[in-house]
Amino acid sequence: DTLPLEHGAHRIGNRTDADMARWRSQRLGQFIHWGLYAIPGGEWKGKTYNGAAEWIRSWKEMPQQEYDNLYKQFNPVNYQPEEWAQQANDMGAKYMIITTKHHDGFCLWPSKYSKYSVAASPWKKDIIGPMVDAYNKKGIDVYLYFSIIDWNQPDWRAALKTPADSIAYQRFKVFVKNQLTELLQRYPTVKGFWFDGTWDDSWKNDGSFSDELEQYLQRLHPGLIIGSRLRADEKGARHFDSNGRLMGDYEQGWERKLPEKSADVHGNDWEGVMTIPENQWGYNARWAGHIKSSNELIEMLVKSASLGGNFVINFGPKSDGTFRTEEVQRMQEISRWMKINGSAIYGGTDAGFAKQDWGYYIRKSGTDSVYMVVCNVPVSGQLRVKLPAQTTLVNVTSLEKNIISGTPELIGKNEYFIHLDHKNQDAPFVILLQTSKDSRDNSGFE
Ligand SMILES: C[C@@H]1N[C@@H](c2cn(-c3ccccc3)nn2)[C@H](O)[C@@H]1O
Repeated sequence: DTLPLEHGAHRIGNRTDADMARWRSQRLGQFIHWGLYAIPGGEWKGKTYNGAAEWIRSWKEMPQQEYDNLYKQFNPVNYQPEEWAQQANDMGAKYMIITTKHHDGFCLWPSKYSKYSVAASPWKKDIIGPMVDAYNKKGIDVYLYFSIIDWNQPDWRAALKTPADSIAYQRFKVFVKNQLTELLQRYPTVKGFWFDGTWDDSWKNDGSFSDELEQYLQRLHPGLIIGSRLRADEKGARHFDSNGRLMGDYEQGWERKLPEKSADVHGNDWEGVMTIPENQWGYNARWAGHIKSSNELIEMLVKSASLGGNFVINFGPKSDGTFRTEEVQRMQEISRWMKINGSAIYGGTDAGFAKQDWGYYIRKSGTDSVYMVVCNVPVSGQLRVKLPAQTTLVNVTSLEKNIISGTPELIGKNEYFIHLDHKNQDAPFVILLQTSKDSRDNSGFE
């Protein structure tokens, strides 16, 4: 039996409206973390910060006043939002998430409610507006990342310990609501918010405010898409309310990690966000540790689509507004792959087929078309395909030439081998299965 919750999930099951269907079909997104943290880029006075570059303000070697004064140096002379949008469009991203304000509180738009913005910097101009326009012009939807944590706001509190804290935090919540209203008024074409920094007690213990805020934003901008990270219920539960029901429009907890299997996502819409290095969102001059290859990122994108979720790759532009070589390389390599194989990704979802070692199945939503994305070619050269009962294999083709040899071999009840051409592949490749549901339990290939 369920607890009577006033500020828990207000909807059971996924949204069925057109805005959510659009988000669900897009599958590949671009995250951009850009702000003052790109100026130090993970280093300060000859010392290297080992944490995430956008957290350098919290490093003991970084005098906070010196970090806060970095706004006096924000002047991205090479910022070309049209070029950013072009390369994102080439990569095949259908939506983009931009940090309007990260935890440091620096606003990339000239906010009426905070002096700590681009308006006070040498750049002076709005960064967000031209970016939204450039991306929308390429047909790419824009979502606004907004951090509730705001280290620059004197009224922000991680926890409310005294009555004075509560009075200050009350003012802070008004400030948050004002800034979000301002962002929607300035950028009415945005499709949603991507909230972050909602794990502190001050926020977690105020479920009613987060609930009212979400409903306020939805009234202001019907159709807005907001993930599960904004809300807490009245018992402090986050993402899933105290009855285990997902709050918000999709599960937003998959940060630098992905679900393994269908059971991990419970049929909910979800999104995974991923850094190319191990844990750097903002620009870091020295990328240490493992840097994901394009094939690794492609496999994560494919895995996400096969599990009915979106995959967002993060980029951290430099303080001058350009992208580092490794990031440009990955956008170009992913672009080449998506131009050939994007049809397997866009509109893709969980096929409901038994997982095989060679890779992932992706169903074109609402159809009998099931894509096989092969990431691990078996030494046998035979791809095992086990169809669900009452499913017939009607046709098998590959998206590129010379992948399959001969016709599929029936090896058992609803089970086939698809034989591969012994051509060595250097990237995942795609085979399209046309299936049909039928009462007879036999196959199209005798
Ligand atoms: C999307 C990513 N979320 C921000 C983040 C993550 N975390 C964090 C905090 C505690 C544990 C694990 C992760 N803190 N801030 C990162 O700075 C980036 O913006």
